[in-house]
Amino acid sequence: MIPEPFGARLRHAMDTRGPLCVGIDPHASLLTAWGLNDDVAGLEHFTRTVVEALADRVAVLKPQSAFFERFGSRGIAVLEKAVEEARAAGALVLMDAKRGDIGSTMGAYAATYLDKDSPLFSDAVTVSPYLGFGSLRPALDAAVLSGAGVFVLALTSNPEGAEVQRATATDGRSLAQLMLDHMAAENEGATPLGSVGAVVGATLGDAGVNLAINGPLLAPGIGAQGATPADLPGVFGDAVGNVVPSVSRGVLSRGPDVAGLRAAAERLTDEVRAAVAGR
Ligand SMILES: O=C(O)c1cc(=O)[nH]c(=O)n1[C@@H]1O[C@H](COP(=O)(O)O)[C@@H](O)[C@H]1O
Repeated sequence: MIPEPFGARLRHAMDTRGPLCVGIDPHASLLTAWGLNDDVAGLEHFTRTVVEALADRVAVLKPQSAFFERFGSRGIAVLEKAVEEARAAGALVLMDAKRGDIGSTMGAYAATYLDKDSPLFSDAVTVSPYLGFGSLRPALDAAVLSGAGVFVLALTSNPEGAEVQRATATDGRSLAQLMLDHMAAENEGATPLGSVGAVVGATLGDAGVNLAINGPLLAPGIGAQGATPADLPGVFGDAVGNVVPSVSRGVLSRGPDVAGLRAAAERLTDEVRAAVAGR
């Protein structure tokens, strides 16, 4: 039995819960700001609070693996629990791991995040295509089998990304456009939305690429990196309806109280809806 594709599940979640993705990024500075110690106990308390506050109401929660890996196996144990609890509460979990390796190794990463029986099985995972889009094939295949999604880096929100992503391939396309065109091919014919998404920073101004990939567009950079929901139409144009705006510090800094986290997510969702409707 082929499970419901991620793209369809995401489209439904965006339509019913709003398009917002909230990142779970337990920075040491955020643990301290919440009055927690920078240790596994603090990590666990922080993570459980965010899941409790938001997993039943935002479309996507995006744990940043690095902040859990920082504590070794005990940090990963916290991450495993968070994924399980967030999914049980109805949120889609996008594991932000930005994995990329040669195909045979990529197969192990695919098993880690995209095989149903893995302890870190997630609804989707971020990957880097900069070892060649074809190196992602094991992850793309695993995602189809398990009804999961893959978000591929295209134009990242950091200023340093341009020197690589805006470089031109032999046929004159930017590397970012080359990757976006590969993603569009993967999503060909999918309805209502493909399961291969792109990551395009909301900080970029006019992205200057064709974003019609028939897939979701994860848009980090709102809040701490200086972008706002009002920037979305200018960056994404006609594709703005497929945008999953992603905010981590901008919401997490409103903790540790659950009401503060919920109010921040609600406000951002309202601002995004207004920006998208107003274009
Ligand atoms: O893949 C990502 O989520 C990502 C892509 C990108 O281009 N820029 C970017 O900031 N991110 C992630 O988004 C999170 C930062 O979100 P803020 O705290 O809202 O700035 C971190 O986990 C980053 O790794």
